[in-house]
Amino acid sequence: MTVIKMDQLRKDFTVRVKAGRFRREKRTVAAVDGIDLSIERGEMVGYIGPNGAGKSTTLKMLTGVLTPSGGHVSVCGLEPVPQRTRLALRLGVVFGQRSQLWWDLPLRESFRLLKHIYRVRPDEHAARLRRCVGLLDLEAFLDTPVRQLSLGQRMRGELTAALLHGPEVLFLDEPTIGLDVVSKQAVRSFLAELGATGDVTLVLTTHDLADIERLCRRLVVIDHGRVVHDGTIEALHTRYGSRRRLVVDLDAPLPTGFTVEGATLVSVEAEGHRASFDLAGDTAGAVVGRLAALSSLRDLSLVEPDIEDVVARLYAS
Ligand SMILES: Nc1ncnc2c1ncn2[C@@H]1O[C@H](COP(=O)(O)OP(=O)(O)OP(=O)(O)O)[C@@H](O)[C@H]1O
Repeated sequence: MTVIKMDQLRKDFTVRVKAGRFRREKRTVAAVDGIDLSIERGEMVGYIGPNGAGKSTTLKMLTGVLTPSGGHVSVCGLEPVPQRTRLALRLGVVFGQRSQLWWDLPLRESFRLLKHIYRVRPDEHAARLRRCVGLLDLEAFLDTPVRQLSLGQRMRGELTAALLHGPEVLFLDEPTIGLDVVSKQAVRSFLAELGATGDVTLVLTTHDLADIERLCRRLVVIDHGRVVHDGTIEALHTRYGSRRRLVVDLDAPLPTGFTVEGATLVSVEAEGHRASFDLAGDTAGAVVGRLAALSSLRDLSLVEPDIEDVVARLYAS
């Protein structure tokens, strides 16, 4: 079932730019420039792009904060701007830079207020809260005023707040920004668990590509307001010919002229005792087999292609 649908969605902003010493000119910026996208129920989609690509503008149109300049958008079968109130009951939103919690109230009180605002059944609210408190380890600071929470603690509170009314779609904008490694892991595991249920559709915007790698099978990359990639991370690697790298440590220097079909020797270090190969397809076994036959292999490591590299190449192209 399609949960999010965008047809030729666009958003233009009119900005005033300097044109000479005293003159200012109006110019139109196409922040979102004709996006077509369908997202199915239960999908976990990474929505990424360089600064200014149009990610936040898209999320704002999906959540009914901004009116599109053209095209069409529907979320849960509703039009976000005119049906914003109805849609709010079915959406959860976490914007890393903004809070939906009450600053002066203990976390527990914020959650209680949200129960009333969204008119959640007490038993459902209690069950969801129990689950979030357990998975996100919130118990120790439920009675702490939000203003006294660390960023990581607050973010875990934000996630809980976004989920207490049982939304069908969760929009996350930079949910791990500024978090330490432990908090990042906690948030990622929590989201992975949530995604695994298949009930919640998740759209995640982030500059931390490890979030995407951990959570999203589908990656949508936008640039200048347009979709430049829609597919898996593996498809992106294939598109850019990313290779796995095999690094071997040898007892004796690598023999001159050592070749294996499909493996490209990229460096030799430590006086020939360490060699690195870029691999096409499943050639690691062949390289390792040849080196083992020479009784030379001491250690090895296989490095998967780096998502940062491939995305940087996409942004630069
Ligand atoms: N209210 C606005 N008025 C004028 N221009 C705007 C406005 N909001 C966004 N823009 C412009 O629209 C383009 C897209 O901005 P947007 O915030 O959607 O990008 P983004 O992909 O979220 O970037 P970032 O990763 O830096 O948060 C940018 O060129 C930005 O300057």
